Amino acid sequence: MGVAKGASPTSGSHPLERRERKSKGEGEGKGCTGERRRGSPVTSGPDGRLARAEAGAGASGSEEWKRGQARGWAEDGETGKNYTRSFPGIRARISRGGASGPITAAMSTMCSGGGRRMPHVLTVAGSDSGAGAGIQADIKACGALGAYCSSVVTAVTAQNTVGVQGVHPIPEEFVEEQLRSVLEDMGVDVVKTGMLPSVGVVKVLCQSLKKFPVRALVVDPVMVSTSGDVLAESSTLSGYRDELFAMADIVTPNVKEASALLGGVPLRTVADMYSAAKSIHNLGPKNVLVKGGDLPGSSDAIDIFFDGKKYHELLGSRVKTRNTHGTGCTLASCIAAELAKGLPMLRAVQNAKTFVQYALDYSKDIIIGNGPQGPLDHLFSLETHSCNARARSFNASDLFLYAVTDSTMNRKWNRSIVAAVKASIEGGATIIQLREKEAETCEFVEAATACIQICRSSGVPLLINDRIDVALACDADGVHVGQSDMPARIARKILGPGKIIGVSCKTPAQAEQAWADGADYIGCGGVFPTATKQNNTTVGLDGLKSVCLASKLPVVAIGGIGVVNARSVMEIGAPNLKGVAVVSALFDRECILTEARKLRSVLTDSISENCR
Ligand SMILES: Nc1ncnc2c1ncn2[C@@H]1O[C@H](COP(=O)(O)OP(=O)(O)O)[C@@H](O)[C@H]1O
Ligand SMILES: Cc1ncc(COP(=O)(O)O)c(N)n1
Repeated sequence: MGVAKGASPTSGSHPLERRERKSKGEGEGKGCTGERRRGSPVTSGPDGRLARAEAGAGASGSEEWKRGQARGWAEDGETGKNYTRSFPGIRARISRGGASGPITAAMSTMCSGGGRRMPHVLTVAGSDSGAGAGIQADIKACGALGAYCSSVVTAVTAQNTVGVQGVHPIPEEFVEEQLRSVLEDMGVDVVKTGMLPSVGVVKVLCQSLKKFPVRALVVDPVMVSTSGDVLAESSTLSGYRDELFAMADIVTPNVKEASALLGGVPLRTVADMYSAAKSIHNLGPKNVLVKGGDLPGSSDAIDIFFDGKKYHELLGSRVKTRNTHGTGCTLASCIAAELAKGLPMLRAVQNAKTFVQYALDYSKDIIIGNGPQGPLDHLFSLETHSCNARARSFNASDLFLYAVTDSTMNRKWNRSIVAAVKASIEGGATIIQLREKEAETCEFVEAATACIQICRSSGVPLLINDRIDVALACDADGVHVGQSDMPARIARKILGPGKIIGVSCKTPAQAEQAWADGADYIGCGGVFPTATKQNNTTVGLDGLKSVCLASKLPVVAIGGIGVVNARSVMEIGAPNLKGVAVVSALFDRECILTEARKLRSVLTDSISENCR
């Protein structure tokens, strides 16, 4: 294999070469069949408590791995939801910036009554002395998203913004020892891999994961740094293909890595990325994300996600910056952190992409080092909070199926707000707004507090219509205001940077104002006539389109939208139209859950067709 470009004299007897000499017979007499040194392999169950795996033999290790997989990450996210339910308050705690030390698996058993577990990612990767990529990026990214991150170091690199000057792999036996130390004790939820310098390390990792199963495995198949320096022996590819991919919940190659994994097929276009995602999926992972940060000549940053059945094109606007070192490591770590928090896969990937986009944008002007590739500031959100600037926690894809409650309809169908919210989430609503125009304040706060519990455990944001006091009282995720309600700029002052604010807009001028006032999204409508809001002029599909084209913010369409016309709305051809908001189509129906499912499937079909 090649060595890192410009390797320094210290790497003269190149450690990667030394590894090659040692690697004969690697994988023999170790791993699954090896003696356990301390205690039994320990895994944590979906309820966060410990389960003991059988020590030793490869066969039982594999069985345990399969069982771990079975109780782990279902693609539909159901298991993830259950898991989140076991740790109520995680979202709330994170948003308050609470910190705690690591709670070990053993401790979490001991204090299952009163203690709390943190979502835990273990990164198995190389150290980057410049701290832009590798272990250092992983720890920062997980920390920024509220996950605890432990680390198994596979190699130490001498690296800066110019490139990689030296690589010093850690002996396989010691990688194994680190893995054992963390996995048998610390209750890891998700393992994320980065630089695995040799096929021997890949094997050691596979064996360790069979002994100590985790809920999910995120594999970033790092081969070459952005600076063009080699970070893994080429034989590592066979380790990925032969064993690790089959265990992976997601694999995240960039275009060069995807090409290498597929024997050198060139990837020049988005269409090439689609077919690469499919071919890599055939190598065994449950999901594939082909990252297009380095796609030549692309004006957008497009990634292709494939779950074996459906493709999703994840679109980001390309940030013009030299500070792109470590984006891939960051993305994979964010996916791992979101999975550890209990999110289903697609949502974890979307959130991770949003995080990288914001981090790139925030860091675009920072100056660290003199070379061509600078690092990101992963902890940008801490700074924005401390400067009282705008925190960027809003995810526009949450607008996809926006359920707005209505007390009159709930009374008509004899159900509580809580029951209505629960059913809409179960049916697939991605954000909830409580619009209770006539409720008594005390009753409203009580209902909103109960709804918050449900929303938090499902990872669905909850906004309050108009009543900023109620939003504050129940620590809702934000508010939605109309043109005659509290102006968005004042709502922003009261609520601070961390809350979501949406504004109803009918015209491009109102959309411009909402953006200037610090809103996160706009709701545009009524698109069609509706009985829900009296004296409400409709804007029609043309009006919606002109507001979308003028808006710098993401848009959700509202007003008379339901199963029969949702597709026509989504097909107006505005990239910032992120979804539809519905009232009567859900809440003035006998079965909210069934209607939500129908709507969700219409919306999903309309966007996946638009993607192709
Ligand atoms: N300049 C950029 N602007 C916006 N997003 C980017 C940019 N460069 C990379 N990304 C995004 O960062 C993530 C990491 O991608 P990439 O840079 O291709 O990975 P790697 O670091 O492994 O080469 C992807 O989601 C990609 O779309
Ligand atoms: C230790 C280590 N791990 C991963 C990367 C890849 O990051 P990038 O592609 O941004 O150079 C790196 N340069 N160093």
